[in-house]
Amino acid sequence: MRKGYNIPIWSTFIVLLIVFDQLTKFMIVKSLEVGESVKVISNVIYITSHRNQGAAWGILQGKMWLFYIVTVVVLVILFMFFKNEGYGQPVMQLGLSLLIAGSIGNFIDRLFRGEVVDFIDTYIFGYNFPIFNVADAALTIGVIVLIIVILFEGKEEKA
Ligand SMILES: CCC[C@@H]1OC(=O)[C@@H](C)C[C@H](C)CCCCC(=O)CCC[C@@H](CC)/C=C/C=C(\COC)CC[C@@H](O)[C@@H](O)C[C@H](O)CNC1=O
Repeated sequence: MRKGYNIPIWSTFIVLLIVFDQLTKFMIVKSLEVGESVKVISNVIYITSHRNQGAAWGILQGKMWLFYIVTVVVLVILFMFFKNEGYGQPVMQLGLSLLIAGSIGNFIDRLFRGEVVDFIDTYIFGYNFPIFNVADAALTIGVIVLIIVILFEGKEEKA
């Protein structure tokens, strides 16, 4: 298990994560009007049907071609990184797989809907964090995992 790329494991993980992301978005589109909100935990988490034609925090609204290009470039970089740096590094493979799945999840929305479906509406310490989706969560967790791997690797080299 330690050695190699575990391609079957990570391919399955990525496909399942994308399916889960698309399934949740499909359910939101089918069951809630845009703007409609359902309380999960009062003042903490709501399911609010939202659409975003931009990137995080709604930046660059409508710039779909830019997002297509950036996403393809990001995916090429991620696959190259997986091949060149991922060998025998399961935690790095996890981080990269999360980023790949998240990127593809939002890419599918942008391609077929012209916008991204968001629904996870949270209040963190009273601040209404931008409404996001499963793909965004995967991207954010993937970034955190890679930062930890890079920091940890840096420590190992110094030791
Ligand atoms: C998560 C990256 C955003 C995601 O990038 C993607 O698709 C990638 C694959 C392609 C983009 C075209 C390019 C990324 C630009 C980088 C960026 O934007 C900096 C982000 C930092 C990040 C820390 C890692 C913050 C996090 C924020 C949010 C996520 O909270 C969990 C709020 C999400 C809500 O604004 C929601 O409306 C967003 C909507 O779903 C569309 N999503 C995207 O554009």
